[in-house]
Amino acid sequence: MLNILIVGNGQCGNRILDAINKEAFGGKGKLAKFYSQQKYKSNVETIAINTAMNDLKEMRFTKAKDRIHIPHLHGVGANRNVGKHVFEDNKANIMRQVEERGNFDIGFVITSASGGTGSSFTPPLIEELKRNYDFPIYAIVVLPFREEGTLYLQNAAFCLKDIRESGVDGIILADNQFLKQMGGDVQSAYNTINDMIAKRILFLIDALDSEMMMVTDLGDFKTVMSGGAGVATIGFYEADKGTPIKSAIQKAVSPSGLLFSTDVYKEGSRAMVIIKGDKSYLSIDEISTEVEKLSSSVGHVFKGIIVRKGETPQVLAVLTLEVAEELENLYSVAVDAIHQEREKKARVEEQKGIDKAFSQIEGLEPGY
Ligand SMILES: Nc1nc2c(ncn2[C@@H]2O[C@H](COP(=O)(O)OP(=O)(O)OP(=O)(O)O)[C@@H](O)[C@H]2O)c(=O)[nH]1
Repeated sequence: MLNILIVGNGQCGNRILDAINKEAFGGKGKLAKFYSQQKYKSNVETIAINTAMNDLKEMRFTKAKDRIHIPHLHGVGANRNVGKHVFEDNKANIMRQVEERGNFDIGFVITSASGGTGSSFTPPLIEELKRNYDFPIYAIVVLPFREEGTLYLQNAAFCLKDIRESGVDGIILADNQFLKQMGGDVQSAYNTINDMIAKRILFLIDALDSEMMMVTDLGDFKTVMSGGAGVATIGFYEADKGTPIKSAIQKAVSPSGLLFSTDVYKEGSRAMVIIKGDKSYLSIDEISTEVEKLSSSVGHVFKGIIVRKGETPQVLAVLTLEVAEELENLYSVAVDAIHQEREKKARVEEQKGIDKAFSQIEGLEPGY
């Protein structure tokens, strides 16, 4: 049995963590957490961290003892410098909460790259965890919608760089902009995206802790994640009875299955493909042919098969990337955003326009 730590930082991290807990409790109603057993086979500890009390209160499936409030106004207002200071001041408390939960075999830290709290807490938290423990830690990072503004874009660029330098064992990307294709208003898009991420993480946890017909384990996952340029994404597809298993594998690594925009055949570096379902759907020949096709362009592909009586087939693909064109695009937009912010600041400094307006009445009194 694996001991797994999942931390959700900031609003986005909290919500995805809550979606994971919802899924783990079988998606039952609000009070399910008090009555039902988690579906995890593993020992999973979840911790939600936030400076905004309201975000923590909003969580419906995460126990109160697992929600840590770090008092600082109502958030850090997308300011990563403030966030870093707040983390530093509260580091001992946060690390104590992790320590109290015991030993772990693997950890995940979930955050948006672009807000204030999650994006500034995550890099030093991972750094601290790596300093104190020797289990691998993976960051699950949500990229912003590109139209969310200059501050979010520059945060995303610096946050990802900081996470990469934190000693993290790998970064799993999910991109709001890419997943926007799911449609709907922002709130329902968030819910859909969060559920997609939750489903993939739970599948992964289940797979790492399962008896498999063909084995992939934590060691293989570590090897996959250490490949490429340190960034990865996850694909998933749930097939119906009539779908041939090879099409299910193809769909899992296609844009409709992935969390981040990439052509895995061009950009992939290593992969792990896990197929779960009733034996009657799992043609080993078909699976092997499709996996070989993938490995001929990706390099090494680990495959795992989990037989689950009566279940329709599901496919999970973890893919590390050698290059990521979409990430390069994000950084070039972010660089523009950084320049725009800098120029704006310089203009304000230079003109002191508003101050000039006020200075005109200096020394004067109102006359009535
Ligand atoms: N996928 C997804 N993205 C979200 C969600 N909530 C917020 N975001 C994204 O997260 C980014 C903003 O970060 P938040 O997580 O809200 O910020 P925070 O870490 O709480 O930081 P502050 O509020 O600035 O203290 C934006 O890019 C949002 O689009 C969510 O529930 N799901």
